[in-house]
Order: sequence, then structure tokens, then C-alpha cells
Amino acid sequence: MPEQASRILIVEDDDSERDALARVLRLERYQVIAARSPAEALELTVDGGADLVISDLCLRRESGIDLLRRWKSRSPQTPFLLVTAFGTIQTAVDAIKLGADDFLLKPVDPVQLLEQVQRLLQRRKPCSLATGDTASLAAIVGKSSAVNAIRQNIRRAAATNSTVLIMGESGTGKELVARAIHASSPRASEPLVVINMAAVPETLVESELFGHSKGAFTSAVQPRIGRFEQANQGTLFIDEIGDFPLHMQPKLLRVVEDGLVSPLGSENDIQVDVRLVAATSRPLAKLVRAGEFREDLYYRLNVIAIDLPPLRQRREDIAPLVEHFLQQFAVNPALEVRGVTPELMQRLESLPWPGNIRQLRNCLERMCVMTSTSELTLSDLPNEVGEDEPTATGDLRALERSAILDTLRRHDGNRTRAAEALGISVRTLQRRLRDWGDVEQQQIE
Ligand SMILES: Nc1ncnc2c1ncn2[C@@H]1O[C@H](COP(=O)(O)OP(=O)(O)OP(=O)(O)O)[C@@H](O)[C@H]1O
Repeated sequence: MPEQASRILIVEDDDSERDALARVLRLERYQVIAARSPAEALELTVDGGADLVISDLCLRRESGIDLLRRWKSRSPQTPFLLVTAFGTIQTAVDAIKLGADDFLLKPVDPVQLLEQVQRLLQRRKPCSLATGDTASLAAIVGKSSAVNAIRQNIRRAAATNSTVLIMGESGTGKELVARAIHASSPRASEPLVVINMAAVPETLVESELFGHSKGAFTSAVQPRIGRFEQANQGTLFIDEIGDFPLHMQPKLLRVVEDGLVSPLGSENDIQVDVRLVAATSRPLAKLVRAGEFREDLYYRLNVIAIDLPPLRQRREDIAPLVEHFLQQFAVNPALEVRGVTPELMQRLESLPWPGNIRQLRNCLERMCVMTSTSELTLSDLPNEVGEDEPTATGDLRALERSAILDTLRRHDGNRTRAAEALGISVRTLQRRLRDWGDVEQQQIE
């Protein structure tokens, strides 16, 4: 459940985008302060401040970076989330060096927005993590034997301190499982810190995870505590571990083996006590064979393995999930729907769901928003849901894929120029293309 009373400041000069963000947050019962400019933002929050700031990076008069600087000098603890277009991703990366906590790509996906907001607010109040509904074992819905085995594995994993590797396609619930492990473990009252390697530019990985001392590099104006230190006594969840840069892997191995963290630019190691949970949607064993992932690290991470099968391989979970999501949405009277017709349920149970549970959730939410009846029917089902490819709205990887393919097309397939425009390394781009296989490359040409 979201933090009901949290005050969220939105700074966005585009009226419709500001309204859309505010609407999504208000529906989840956050208290929203909407401002058109940094000046208005500072004015509106002069009394009560804010628990979280969401700001557009490119505002007309003053940039979001200026606001970030001013805000962080006034209230360094408040999480700051930037919203940015793909073209300005490099500036967003620079903003993270200046203290922004994360960024979201436009067009903003409401589900991702809410997940980020919840995560940042939870990070601010780490003690509330363990009691959150979304963190508990009971939040894992399903009656298939696969889900029963997953629950069993979570209980086993929670009782130990061993490293866990969660494997599954995007949207199968890897993060939910990681949260349940933490919440069921003796570390539940300590922080759970989350980092997604697919979202961290390679150049920032080291300082994000291990921290840096003041002056460690040109823009290191302040020392930064890395995620390992933030998670001390608690759990660190590293999502998309397959994207962990190969040259940084020995440093990660050292923390896993000895609990020793060496911040960038510091001569002293820091001893941490962190339980590591990693997840991957890419087959790590294959990456090891391809020389892209260290074998020793793979075995260190894979002490307890939890495999989440795609939704299409556990169709008996679809009906309970549909019921669960409809109940969740019904908290908001505007989204209240009694149920679905047997025909629609049959169809939902037979669809391929390449974006897995996230796609099912998004699809139901969209139907609940659009319908004017109290029961969803076949005619409420959006046409594109039956297509084989995940929709961009529901799936970060699909969003990333379409952005990369579009940019490549715009640059006549030139990978160096496309990578530059996207603000990612050529290596990352090549890795993505390899993952998607030849079919995708043909699509570019
Ligand atoms: N068994 C489940 N019961 C209820 N909700 C679920 C279940 N599995 C996943 N979800 C929901 O589906 C959405 C996607 O789950 P989650 O983010 O954990 O997936 P993921 O595998 O980590 O995805 P990604 O690889 O894209 O990060 C979330 O809203 C989550 O709460």
C-alpha cells in the first residue's frame, strides 16, 4: 500500500503532463502539490516541505537541475525523482551525480511511477518496509504448484543468510519475491535497498554500489554512501544482475565473499553485513559460457536459486491474480469493477502474456479505467493484448527495445551514433542486440 499521507511535489511546466502525473498519484491517495516552475515549487512548499519531489528535467525557464541543487541544499534527505526524455538521458545521469535519486523515462508509465514513488518513500523510512503489504509472503498470489514451491523456497531462503538468485522473465514477480524474502527474514526491520543494473549507466555502477569519497572524480562534490552501505544490516536486492559490468565483477565478488566494500577514491575498506538477493531475466549460465559473466561470481550468487516460470506456464494462477488485482483497484471507487465474464476469463487464461503478471495487471487496470459497466466483458479487452510482443506501456525492456530500435533506424543502423544519442555505451547496445537475436537486427535494416 502506498504511504497515504506522503506529500509529493510535482514540478512540470506542461499542463497535461503535470495533470496526468498528479492524477495517478492522487488516485493512490498521495497528497500532491503541483507546481509549474521551480520558483512556484519552492513557494508552495515553504511551510510543509515535501516527502518526495518529482521534477521534469527540461523546464522552460529554469532547469530541473537548478531546482535539484537548491532543493538538496535545503532538504538533502528528500528523495528527488527526475522525469526525462530519452534524448536527455545523459543530463539525467549527470543529475544523479549531483544527488538526484533516480529518473523515469517519458512517456511515464503509471505503474512504474507508482513503484518508484513507493520505493523512494520506503527508502526514506526504511523501518516501514517490513510491514508493507507488498512485502509480505501473502502478497504472492497464485495456486499453481510452481507458486507453492516458490513460497516454500522463500521461507527457506528467509531463514538463512545465503545469497539468493531469482530467475524469471520480466514481470514474473522477481522483485516481489525479493521483498518477501527480506520481509520474512530476521533482517525485516532493517533496510531493503533496491538497485536495477539495467537502469544504471555503466560509468555510475561503481559509485552507486560502493560509494565514493569527496573529490574521487571531478563532479564528486560530496561524498556518497553506496547502496551496500545503505543496506548494512539489511538486504540489498540487485535486479538484472546479468547487466553487471564484467570489469566490476571482482569488486562485487569481494563484497559477497568478505563483506568488504571499497568506496571510489577512498583508501579504507568498509565492513558491511548485507544479505544479497540478485535477480536476472537473462540466462546467467549462458552469459558465463559466453564469457560475459564470471563463473566464480555466478556460483557465489546461485547459492539458493528461485525460478519463476512465465505466466503462460502457470495459467491456473490467472484467475486468482485477476481477482486479486480487481480487489486492489476497487480501493479506488473510480476503478471499482465486480468481476469478469466467464468468456473474458477464458480468453485471459489463454493469452500468451509475454509481459507476464505486470502485463496482466496493466491490462486489467486499463480495462477498469475504460469500462462503463460493473463487469468486464470480452469487448473491454484491448486489441493489442493478443499480440505476441509486450506493449511498451507495461514493460521496461520493451520500452527500451523500441527506443533502441527506433534510434538505430534514425541513424541508419549506425551503432556508435545510436548509442551516443541514447546515452548508453556501444557495448550495452551490442549486448542488447545480441540478446534479441538476428530477427531484431533485420528489423533495423
Ligand atoms: N504472484 C504475484 N501475486 C501478485 N502480484 C504479483 C505476483 N507476481 C508479480 N506481481 C505483480 O506484478 C508486477 C511485476 O512484478 P515484479 O516487479 O516483481 O516483476 P519482476 O520480475 O521484478 O519484473 P522486472 O524483471 O521487469 O523488474 C508487480 O506489480 C507485482 O506486484
